[in-house]
Amino acid sequence: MKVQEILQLLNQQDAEIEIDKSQTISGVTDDSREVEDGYVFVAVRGYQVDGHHFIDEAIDNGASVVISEETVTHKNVVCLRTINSRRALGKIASAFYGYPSKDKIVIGVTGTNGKTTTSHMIKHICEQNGYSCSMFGTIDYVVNDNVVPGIQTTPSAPMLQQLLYESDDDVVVMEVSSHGLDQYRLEGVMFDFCVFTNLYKDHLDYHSSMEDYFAAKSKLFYMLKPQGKAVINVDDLWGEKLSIKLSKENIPHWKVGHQMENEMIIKDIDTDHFSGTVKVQDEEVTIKSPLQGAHNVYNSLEAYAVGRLLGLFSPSITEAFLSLPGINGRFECYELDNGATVVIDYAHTADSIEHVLDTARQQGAESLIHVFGFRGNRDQTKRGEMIGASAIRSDAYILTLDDLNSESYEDMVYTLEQLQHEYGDTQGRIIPDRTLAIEEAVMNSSQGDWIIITGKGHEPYQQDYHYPVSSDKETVIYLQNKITETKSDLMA
Ligand SMILES: CC(=O)N[C@H]1[C@@H](OP(=O)(O)OP(=O)(O)OC[C@H]2O[C@@H](n3ccc(=O)[nH]c3=O)[C@H](O)[C@@H]2O)O[C@H](CO)[C@@H](O)[C@@H]1O[C@H](C)C(=O)N[C@@H](C)C(=O)N[C@H](CCC(=O)O)C(=O)O
Ligand SMILES: Nc1ncnc2c1ncn2[C@@H]1O[C@H](COP(=O)(O)OP(=O)(O)OP(=O)(O)O)[C@@H](O)[C@H]1O
Repeated sequence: MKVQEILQLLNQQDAEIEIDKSQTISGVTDDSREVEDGYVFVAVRGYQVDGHHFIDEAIDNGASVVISEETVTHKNVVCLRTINSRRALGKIASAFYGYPSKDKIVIGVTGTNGKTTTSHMIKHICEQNGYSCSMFGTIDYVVNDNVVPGIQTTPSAPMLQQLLYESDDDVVVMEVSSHGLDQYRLEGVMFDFCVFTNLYKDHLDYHSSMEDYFAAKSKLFYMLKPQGKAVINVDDLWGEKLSIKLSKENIPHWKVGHQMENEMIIKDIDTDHFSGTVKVQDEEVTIKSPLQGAHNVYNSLEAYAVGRLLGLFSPSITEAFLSLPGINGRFECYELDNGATVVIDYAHTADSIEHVLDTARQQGAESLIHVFGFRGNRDQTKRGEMIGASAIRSDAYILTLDDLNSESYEDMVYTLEQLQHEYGDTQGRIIPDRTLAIEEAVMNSSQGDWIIITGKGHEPYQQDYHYPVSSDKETVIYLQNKITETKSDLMA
């Protein structure tokens, strides 16, 4: 990529610069610490710090072009001003890597809940039907069968474009977060198919209202390729709104839901067998969800719809579901020796807690014990409703710690006490240490009980707890072994 192209991208062809416009750019970043010789550095005004403060450092590290929202002049460096640095970063990154999304089948999945699950299902359907598939999401990024570590659901624009460029796979499926859309991390990505799962109260620490959150999510559906198509769950109120909006603008989409005018009409959801019967193009098909829960039936139906839009044969999609391995931290079940069942799940909104507890009840739970907490420094508006959802559906719940992030232990314990006082009831109590809270639930369980541990799912713990373990899964295994050892000591 040449400097000349950057001028064109930013509509600054006429900019008077003394530097050779034909010089080659060697990389693009918004982080001064990553800059090397010949890089473009884009100064972004952040939520923590202002990237404009690092322009000198970027130049010292070798930047030959600086893009900023302020006027900057520097000898020997091309300095260009833009009104939106984050957007410029996305544009330049996609051009730098040669617009890699245009030559692949790219599928984006957005919504509050179900992105990871639906993406895994789509990947599996593709692979079972002979397509190789990359996937970028909350659990990890998989490219050419290699796992690439990542910290965000939707990576930064330069990383996303680099991953797309490096992918030799036929299909790329990616989870698309509202933060990613709002921050232009997806600028320049062109999608073949986009999926909308649902919208619930979440991330209102970042978005000013549900309307604002919805507007950010909606942006994805304007990034379809000319022949592209969306799949929308119109049984969700916000999904219905989105469909109306897209219809007005002639953006093609398949509506999935119970209404007769939908392209995929849901005839029946069988909550006992976790299957959905739908009518598509005059054909009736029953799709069995590989994961428990009515919510996972919805995820399966949307993944099925994508399979159909990809042109796959219906039986080969339904068959693919049968071999889907579980998804880390999504309704992951363990049987304890005492006959109780433990479920580890990533639910962290009120609605997903409802889904998970309802599913356990439908599966025959005689007594439900729910263990959960709240992320420090994240959306506080959903916490009361999460306790309410648990109090209504569980027989007992234990409030405990989730990641503190930068909140202090004392502040979070105080918050738990206040929330329990305001929204809780007598079946709830507080055990701050997460491993001791799980132990309490396990030790008091017996045959027919279900212990539901939510919030962390696949993620490792951020802080140390009483027992030397680093995830909910490890805690459950540790406690099970401890019980077994105690029993054998008693028998010896
Ligand atoms: C709240 C939020 O979204 N923050 C994002 C934002 O960070 P920020 O604005 O706070 O960045 P900052 O630290 O102030 O730095 C500003 C600029 O200065 C630059 N800088 C900084 C220091 C330095 O020495 N040199 C330098 O150049 C930084 O590279 C940056 O460009 O811009 C950064 C660069 O693009 C993102 O990495 C960062 O995502 C953080 C890490 C994050 O995790 N955000 C979460 C909320 C998020 O995005 N989550 C969604 C999933 C949500 C869900 O559905 O659950 C996701 O897609 O992961
Ligand atoms: N379609 C759905 N509707 C409601 N809840 C769901 C749905 N699918 C999954 N869930 C719940 O949400 C949790 C997270 O699911 P998943 O990881 O698939 O969603 P996500 O959108 O990727 O979440 P995140 O953005 O937090 O990574 C699950 O563990 C489950 O409790």
